[in-house]
Amino acid sequence: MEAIVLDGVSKVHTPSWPWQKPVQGLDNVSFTVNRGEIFGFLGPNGAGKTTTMKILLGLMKASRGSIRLLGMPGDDVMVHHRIGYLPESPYFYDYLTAEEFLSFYGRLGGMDKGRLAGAVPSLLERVGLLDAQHRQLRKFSKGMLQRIGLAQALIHDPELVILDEPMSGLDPVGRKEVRDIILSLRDRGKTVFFSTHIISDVEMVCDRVCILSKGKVLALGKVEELVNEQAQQSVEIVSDGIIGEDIPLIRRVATRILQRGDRCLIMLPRLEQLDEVLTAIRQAGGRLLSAVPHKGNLETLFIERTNQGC
Ligand SMILES: Nc1ncnc2c1ncn2[C@@H]1O[C@H](COP(=O)(O)OP(=O)(O)OP(=O)(O)O)[C@@H](O)[C@H]1O
Repeated sequence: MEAIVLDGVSKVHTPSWPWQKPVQGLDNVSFTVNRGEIFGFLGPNGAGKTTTMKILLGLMKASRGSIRLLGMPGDDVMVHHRIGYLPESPYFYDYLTAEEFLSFYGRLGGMDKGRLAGAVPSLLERVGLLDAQHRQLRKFSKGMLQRIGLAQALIHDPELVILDEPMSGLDPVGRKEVRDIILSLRDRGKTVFFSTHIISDVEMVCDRVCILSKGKVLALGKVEELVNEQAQQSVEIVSDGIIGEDIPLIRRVATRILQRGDRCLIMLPRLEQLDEVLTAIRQAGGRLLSAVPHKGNLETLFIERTNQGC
């Protein structure tokens, strides 16, 4: 069953002043997130990630389209008790201790004292903050704040966790800790939907990914499938005896030409272009040294798709 269904969601931000133009924040966005999966929501700055999350959480209204969360209509208030949310820039009550902060959010989520007494220390331990439970948040480092923010989203044991840029501003150790927490949530059967522009984090933890740019879905699917699809397309050729830039066909189709003496490396975005390029190389008196299908990665796909979406 699906944890999130977005169907044809569009958002036009209406301007505050009559002389300002409306901004199309989202344009016909549709995707589903299955229960129990980690779903990465990837996009450059201004792609519409936060807008989507706000619409999911009922903090902003869509101009068009519909959403369902955990099998219920998105505007059903009851479903929000089953969701945890970490905003991009969470507000922290500086003078509360970690324990007080979590208890406060737990009470907001409808938890009683008995449940809180068990949940707060065990969650602090899970996010590695048990030693700091009596410390005020104003004395926390950026990484510790991110972890307490994550704990706040998890205190009421939600089925679906929505995290806006959970790794932002963290060092590699902090990012790994957050990734481990996300993985442990999946082990406990939870669904995690998180936005990021850190591609390696998506590659490491996500089951599926949606790439968004300028409010539109550019790619959607399993990370390996998207990468393999791309890997079948591109090919790296090394040839000698030619100046790549002098051959019009190569100039036209190659995404990269590197020349060292008379040796030339040519990157083709599509395998189907290989035959005609090899013919052109031979006709110019060149010799093929190697032709290797390029192993794709999410970063290349991301850059390619977001450039095409411009
Ligand atoms: N309230 C608003 N009024 C007008 N425009 C808005 C509003 N909120 C967002 N936008 C615009 O909508 C687009 C998407 O913004 P959004 O914050 O959702 O992007 P994002 O993918 O979360 O970006 P980032 O990674 O920088 O946080 C941007 O062009 C932004 O300027």
